[in-house]
Amino acid sequence: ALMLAQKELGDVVIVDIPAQTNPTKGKALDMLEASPVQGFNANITGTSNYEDIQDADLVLITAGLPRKPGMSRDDLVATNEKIMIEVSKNIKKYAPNSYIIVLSNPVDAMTYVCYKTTGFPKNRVIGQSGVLDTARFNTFVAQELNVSIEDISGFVLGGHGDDMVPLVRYSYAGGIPLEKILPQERIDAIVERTRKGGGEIVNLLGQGSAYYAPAASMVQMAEAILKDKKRILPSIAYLEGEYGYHDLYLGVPTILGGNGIESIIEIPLTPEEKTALDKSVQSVQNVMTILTTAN
Ligand SMILES: NC(=O)c1ccc[n+]([C@@H]2O[C@H](COP(=O)([O-])OP(=O)(O)OC[C@H]3O[C@@H](n4cnc5c(N)ncnc54)[C@H](O)[C@@H]3O)[C@@H](O)[C@H]2O)c1
Ligand SMILES: O=C(O)C[C@H](O)C(=O)O
Repeated sequence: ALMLAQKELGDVVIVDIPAQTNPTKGKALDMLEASPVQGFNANITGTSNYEDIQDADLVLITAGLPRKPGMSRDDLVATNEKIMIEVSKNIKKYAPNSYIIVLSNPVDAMTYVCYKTTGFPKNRVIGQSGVLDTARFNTFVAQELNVSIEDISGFVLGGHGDDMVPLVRYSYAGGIPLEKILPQERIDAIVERTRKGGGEIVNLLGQGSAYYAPAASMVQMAEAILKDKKRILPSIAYLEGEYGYHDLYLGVPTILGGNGIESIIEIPLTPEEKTALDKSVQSVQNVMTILTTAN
């Protein structure tokens, strides 16, 4: 919420459950009181009343339990599906023309639940994983090479789980293919660390999961939509045949603009890359079988 306001992307309403009303109002007021110091013009309010999101342009869904050390994101599915259904129904009621970005885990499945519950068109229901996963990959590459993060451009495809597919062949440092400037075993280590990047933070924090990089990722996607930037960013998108998959939400490269997901970019994959993507899809589909929404 603070990052959205700092960028003046709009007025922000933070909604939480009634038990959290006062802390939510308190956090919102605290953030707002940073505005005179930092000089941003945006209102921030906290509420537990969904009427306050009336006709919002964009809704970011972060409601739901985070995992604890030792858990997988998929362990959250039953609890978070119920929360996602409740939240989605309220968005449908109060902000029927909004665009939605889902963060709650397991995010591929939760984006599907939101899509089915709202009945919104697929371009307006989007999930976040790839911006964050790519940011982690880029961070590790920049550290390894001891170069500026600005010159690293990675590429992560697939579900937001330990089987995600960092595509090294499409990753560059200063325009140079990564495979030309890093030994294979260092690349493999970075790929593995990226896949487990969420768990690394969960273990370090001991309680809750990552906040800052996920928030920055949501804000980048929000900005692309609100400013109609037509950015090429990875999004969790509804697939109807793209990459050979049907009726599934999955992380793929997209063009994000004023119309949400304006298109999905299909890139050629080697047989090995396709096998890795199939494995990631299988993990997402395993979680989908638990959903009441999908069955
Ligand atoms: N997709 C990603 O890349 C990514 C990254 C970070 C976190 N996450 C996921 O986002 C979710 C939130 O993480 P967090 O760290 O902010 O957790 P958190 O526990 O700090 O916040 C979750 C909030 O959801 C609220 N909530 C619970 N039930 C609700 C309901 N029925 N309606 C509205 N709000 C409700 C809680 O009161 C709480 O304030 C988790 O599922 C986490 O795994 C995903
Ligand atoms: O790992 C988690 O549980 C939270 C989130 O999905 C992340 O990648 O940081």
